[in-house]
Amino acid sequence: MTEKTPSPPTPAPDALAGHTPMMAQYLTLKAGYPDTLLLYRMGDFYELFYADAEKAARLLDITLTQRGQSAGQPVMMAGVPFHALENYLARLIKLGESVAIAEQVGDVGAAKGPVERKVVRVVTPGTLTDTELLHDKSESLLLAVHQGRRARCGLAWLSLTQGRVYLAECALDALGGWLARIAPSELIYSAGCTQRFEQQLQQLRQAGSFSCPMSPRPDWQFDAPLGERQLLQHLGAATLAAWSAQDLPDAHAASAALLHYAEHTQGRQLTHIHSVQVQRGDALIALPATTRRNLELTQTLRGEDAPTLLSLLDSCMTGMGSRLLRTWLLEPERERTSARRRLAATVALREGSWQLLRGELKGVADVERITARVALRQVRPRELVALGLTLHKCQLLAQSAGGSAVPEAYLAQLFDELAPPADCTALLQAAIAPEPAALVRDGGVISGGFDAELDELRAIQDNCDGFLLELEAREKARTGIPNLRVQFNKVHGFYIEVTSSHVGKVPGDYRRRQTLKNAERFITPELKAFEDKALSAQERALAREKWLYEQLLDQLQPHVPQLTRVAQALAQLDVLCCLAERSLTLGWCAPQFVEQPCIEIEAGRHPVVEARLAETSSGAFIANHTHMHANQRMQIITGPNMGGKSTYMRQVALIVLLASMGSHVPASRCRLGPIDAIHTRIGAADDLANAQSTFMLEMVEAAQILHAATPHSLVLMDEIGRGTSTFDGLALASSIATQLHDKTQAFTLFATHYFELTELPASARHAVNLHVSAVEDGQDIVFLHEIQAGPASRSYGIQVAKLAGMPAAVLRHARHALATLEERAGADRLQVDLFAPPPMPEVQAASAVEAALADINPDALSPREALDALYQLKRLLS
Ligand SMILES: Nc1ncnc2c1ncn2[C@@H]1O[C@H](COP(=O)(O)OP(=O)(O)OP(=O)(O)O)[C@@H](O)[C@H]1O
Repeated sequence: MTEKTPSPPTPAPDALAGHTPMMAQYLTLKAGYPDTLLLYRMGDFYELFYADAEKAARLLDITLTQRGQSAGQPVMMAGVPFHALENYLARLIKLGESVAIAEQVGDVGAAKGPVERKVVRVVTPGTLTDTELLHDKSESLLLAVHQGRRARCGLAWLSLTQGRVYLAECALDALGGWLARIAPSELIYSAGCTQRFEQQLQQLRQAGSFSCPMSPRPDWQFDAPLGERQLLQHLGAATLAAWSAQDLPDAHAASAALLHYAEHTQGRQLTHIHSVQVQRGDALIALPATTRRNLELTQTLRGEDAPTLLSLLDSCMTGMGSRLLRTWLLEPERERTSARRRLAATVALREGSWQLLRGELKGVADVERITARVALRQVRPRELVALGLTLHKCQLLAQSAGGSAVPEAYLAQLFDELAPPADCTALLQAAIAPEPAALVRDGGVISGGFDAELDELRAIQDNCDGFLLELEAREKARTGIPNLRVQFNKVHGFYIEVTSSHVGKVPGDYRRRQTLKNAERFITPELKAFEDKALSAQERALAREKWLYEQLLDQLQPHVPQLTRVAQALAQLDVLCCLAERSLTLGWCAPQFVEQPCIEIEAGRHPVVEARLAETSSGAFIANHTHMHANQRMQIITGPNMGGKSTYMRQVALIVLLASMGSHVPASRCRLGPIDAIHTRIGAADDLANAQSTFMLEMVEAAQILHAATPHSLVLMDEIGRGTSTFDGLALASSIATQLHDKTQAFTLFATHYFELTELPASARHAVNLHVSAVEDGQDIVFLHEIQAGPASRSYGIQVAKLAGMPAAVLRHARHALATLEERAGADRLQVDLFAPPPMPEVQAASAVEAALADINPDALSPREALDALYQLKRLLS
């Protein structure tokens, strides 16, 4: 960026006094990265010193040593071999650490004192770009949060490998939801924020809204006008209006810090950021963190990656596709335009070329990440080879346009966007050798025939072998030594080896280079001259390759925006093919979107439970219908434990979510009205870390739902009230159900073991009773998993306990106790109307002080009268 930023801190000169020149250099570099582990290159190792060394030794289980002294103090150090750097980096990043890497940049021996070193890159959890360190199927996001005025927050986030900045502003109390959805890998905030704000962030982290490391950044970096200017520069535009990104000062402030930090870690400008997207809370279907967890969208309740909805859904052929699929799943839009578009494209693919296309997509390179690495000039030769091959494939795909005569509109657009930048493919294929070395510094990266000078330098090296053979033959003849050999090694260079028995025949122009046990090694003036030529050719060829590689990166820079578009088109095609494949393989139907409020599902199934049943051959999944509309908004669901209540409720939510993202759904028919949120209160997980009891958590979550839900929301309430005594629980459950029915009017699925709640539909006209069916077989129970009209007749808890292997004596005791309890309950049954409205709160008579206060009209009082009135109020109070 062209903006001026303060230079990094340098240590006070006296802080370096007495240190060795190398430690002084180290400490100067370290001053710029006080909170980051600094890896300092020394020969074949990266070394850490002092506190960094102690920390790294602990985290990485490497040896902590002490070497020499500097400024009168022993120097603690720990190191990792340079070739194993990526491995150690991955471990540190996983532990949430940030690492700065200082390389030798000066010529060894060129100047007095230590070789010049510079921090060339900073690796932090949110700014990863290395393929080895990134997860293939999820993004690594950096998020900046700015504390705005009037309890507002600005958010800006980006994945460095995507080249797009996201902006949002939200109320402080909505921040937790945003953080949970964005799921950053690293969070930065202003060191100048209030203590309370910082505490709130910490609390949100403890509560599980996010789990990444968070660190303060200097307050001056959160500068709204600077952020706006930087965004304009990236977009090459004069106004942010086209992106609806103007008038968001808090988000602009966050973006200034975000970009500053991201550039700081990469040590260069982020030239590949060409797009901005504003996210508005009310544009997306709200999926609070509890919903994502309870529905096991991307993680199971145990924190595993499978089986989840995403793991079932993701049959993408590329990492780009998997990452986009996750976004589509977690960010469904209320407006159904995108969902409709995706559905139409999926339908077209199902009928056409999805199989062919997926075949083509198999093995395509991660164009998105490679492009970002081109822009950041970190790309490796083999990535460029893969990019070239993929672009060639894209070209062919774009020309074929998916093989259909009249492609569907969205697909047609994607095929257009697949066309790679002109000449880019040819350039890559001409420039890079088909099987290059892993790193440019190893040479052998640029293709032969691409550059005449390089070819010439390589020819000198190639002729080497011929020359050496010829020299060997000549020297054998000249000296009469039959086993004389001309050889090369990296340490001693070229030499002529003569065994000890023939040393006496060595001519006078032979100079001894090395003595071995049974042989001597020599050099001659001719061989020395050849060595100089060969070695310098090798060095020059390497330098030429490095230069050519840099030139190639320069040539690729202008193509970055178009390459990003190609990557996005590939990702979208991959997801659409994946959705087509899944819908066919799993027998899903296309949902229909309607404007009137409703959730109508014929033969709906829970996709993950169904897949698990199929996997374990545990019988077929029983499909169930759901009919909810303006006049039937609440289902009270009763039935035995293990009967399938939770499964049914979750399947409705999953079908609604799948439809909203534009996927087919596990049902035979589905009509869906507008939906603005999916709220869930399911299960009971103690949050001991936050000292919240099961019941407290249950009530907190229920309260949040009552505040947030609207008539367009879907609410799942599973066994609310069971965390406390029966009467308290029943009373709360009935009042929560009444509120949801009468006031909130959300589409509500309410599963309960309180039979008393089945009386609600008698007075609540938008509620119905449903139950999961089961049949008794003697003392056993058989679950039918069918949802049927009406309330359940009983709960079968003891039969389920028997299935669970409860000892027979306990079951006998329980049956006896149950019979007694039921007898007594029948005798004492109180006629309580749980759903009668409560009496109005009593209105208390006003106190004398309040009455006197009410009589005072401050505008009509003189100062003297006001003082008298105050005295009188005091008297009344006493
Ligand atoms: N429709 C269905 N078809 C086939 N199997 C089902 C169906 N629904 C549920 N199951 C099976 O029954 C098990 C229990 O279901 P679920 O947890 O939904 O019961 P529940 O009524 O909510 O029980 P509890 O009241 O104890 O929470 C599931 O794990 C699944 O294996």
